[in-house]
Amino acid sequence: MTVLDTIRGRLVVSCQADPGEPLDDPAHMVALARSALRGGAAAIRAQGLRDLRALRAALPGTPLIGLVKDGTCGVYITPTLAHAEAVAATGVEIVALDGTRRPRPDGLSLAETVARLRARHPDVLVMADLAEAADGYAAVAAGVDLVGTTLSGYTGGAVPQDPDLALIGALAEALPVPVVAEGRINTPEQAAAALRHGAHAVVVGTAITRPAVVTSRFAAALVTSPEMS
Ligand SMILES: CC(=O)N[C@H](C=O)[C@@H](O)[C@H](O)[C@H](O)COP(=O)(O)O
Repeated sequence: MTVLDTIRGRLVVSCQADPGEPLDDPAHMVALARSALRGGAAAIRAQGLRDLRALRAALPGTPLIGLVKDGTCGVYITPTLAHAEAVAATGVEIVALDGTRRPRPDGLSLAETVARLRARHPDVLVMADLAEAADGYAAVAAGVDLVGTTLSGYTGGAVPQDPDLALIGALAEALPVPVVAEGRINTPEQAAAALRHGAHAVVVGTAITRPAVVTSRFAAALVTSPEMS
């Protein structure tokens, strides 16, 4: 069975911690990933070479989607060919990279990045993290294997609250490659809705693996609760 078959219709759990967060430790990421797999995840998405190496060693049979974040704005998800090659070298099955049409910091096009990555790592699949539908056509033309809605809502303006189900549907209808739903999928119902909109798989991060954020949502609800007044 191919990796894409393994994740079809399934949940992928993103295990990431920002620098300095209490969970920012590869051992914690491995424990989160093991918990996610126990709960029914089919694959893990993770960030950073240190965490990817730890996850690869601990979970040899689990499909991994790997990326490196460099910064927090602009093109920061696996922004250059060098980042992509370093991610591939950790042994992940899928390298996720920025798949928007914005200029990349190393001056390469997405097509050049994909071609050069494949030349060195012929077995790795390339996932393009997109922000809008037009990115999808360009990413497919550049030769990516799958796309994700990861960057929808994160390229300017206020970040919406809900997942971009419309983009999931539009990409799934238009593109000949699998579309992974990712970004602000915070409930099981939203995950199921993403599949109904045509997603091949659903990535959930924050709602499962960022307890500080999840806690803050509960805490904020109590502060604003009418029962308090
Ligand atoms: C925009 C961006 O940088 N997204 C990152 C991509 O890997 C992660 O910070 C997200 O947690 C991930 O996409 C999962 O999304 P959510 O945490 O909303 O379920």
